[in-house]
Amino acid sequence: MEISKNNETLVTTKHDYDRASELKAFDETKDGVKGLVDASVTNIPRIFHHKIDKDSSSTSTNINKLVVPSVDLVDIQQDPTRRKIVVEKIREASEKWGFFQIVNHGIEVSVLDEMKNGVIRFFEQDSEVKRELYSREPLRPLVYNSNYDLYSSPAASWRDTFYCFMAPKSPKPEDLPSVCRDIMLEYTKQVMKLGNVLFELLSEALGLNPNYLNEMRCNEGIVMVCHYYPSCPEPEMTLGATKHTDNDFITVLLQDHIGGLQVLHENSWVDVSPVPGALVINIGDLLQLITNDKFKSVEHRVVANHVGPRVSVASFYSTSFQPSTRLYGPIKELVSEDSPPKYKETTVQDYVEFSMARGLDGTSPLPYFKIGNVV
Ligand SMILES: O=C(O)CCC(=O)C(=O)O
Ligand SMILES: [Fe+2]
Repeated sequence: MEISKNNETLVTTKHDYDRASELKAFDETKDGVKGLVDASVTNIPRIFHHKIDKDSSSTSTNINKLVVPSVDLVDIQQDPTRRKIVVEKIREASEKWGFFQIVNHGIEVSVLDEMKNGVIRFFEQDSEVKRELYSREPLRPLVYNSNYDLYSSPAASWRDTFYCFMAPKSPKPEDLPSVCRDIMLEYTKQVMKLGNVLFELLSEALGLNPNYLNEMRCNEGIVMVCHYYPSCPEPEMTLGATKHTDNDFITVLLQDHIGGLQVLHENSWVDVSPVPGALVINIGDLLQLITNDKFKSVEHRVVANHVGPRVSVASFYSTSFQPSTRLYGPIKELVSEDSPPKYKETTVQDYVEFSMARGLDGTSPLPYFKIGNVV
């Protein structure tokens, strides 16, 4: 039996098998989901069985063929008229979708390709080498495992992950995986440059001085989270990632051509379809908090696939692992008598630790930070 916290109510999930032992046995292989696929399983173990919400599990519910907004960043530094158009598009997307894709963002396709290849090299290297790195200690410079919330989530997801803290403190090169070290450093450099531009545009979209969010140091920290979603023999029984919101300021996501990422929009799941050369940007909980709900951190998930592996690289703008006493609350320019602050101030670390302790149970921790709520 397992107890998971879902909003204010405790939901009890009963299993007619010894789930704890099966989770432990899977974890102890240190081979992740990829290990199961390498062993040619044809039925997925029951620890991966999800109760999938049938009403919203399929994109076929998206009958209007809604498309996640796409923003072309070409010429925004030279052409003020174009910049204005782009800022307006970003404002609308951040308010209504919490997601948008960007093209002409300045990172070359060869760098994006090499980053994805680097992730594939990591996961497809010798399992002995990977086993050495497998751990559940969240503050190691490199953490590799399957399902960070394996023991607390209602069902395991069909993916393996590694992550590294790339900024503000540069990692020691020897702490990064040798098979993708160089590209991780190069890609981070470029994502950080892009991050400065994005936070300028987001500041402008909020009607603030372009430097506002960068001066608040939203751009300072990056956790690079690299996911590997192996091909799944029974994709309809599980998910690649359960419904969640991101606990950061923004996420810059590089996905490959396979697809599977979906965003919840007006009660239906909408595919974030892969666009060659594009990056997906999504608003995280902390940006929703400091914008006093003007920008939305929206739930998303990844469906499992049978044509993978699929890889993605999520660069989380967060300083969660560099303890700082800096407090983040609703931006004073965005609150007024008519629109009073909705959230308490929090450090990034407190927010993220609270969120991680809850796991990906599908509900956002943001309501717990509302004024009047006791955390
Ligand atoms: O792999 C993806 O497309 C999404 C990953 C994601 O949502 C996350 O890392 O928070
Ligand atoms: Fe996410």
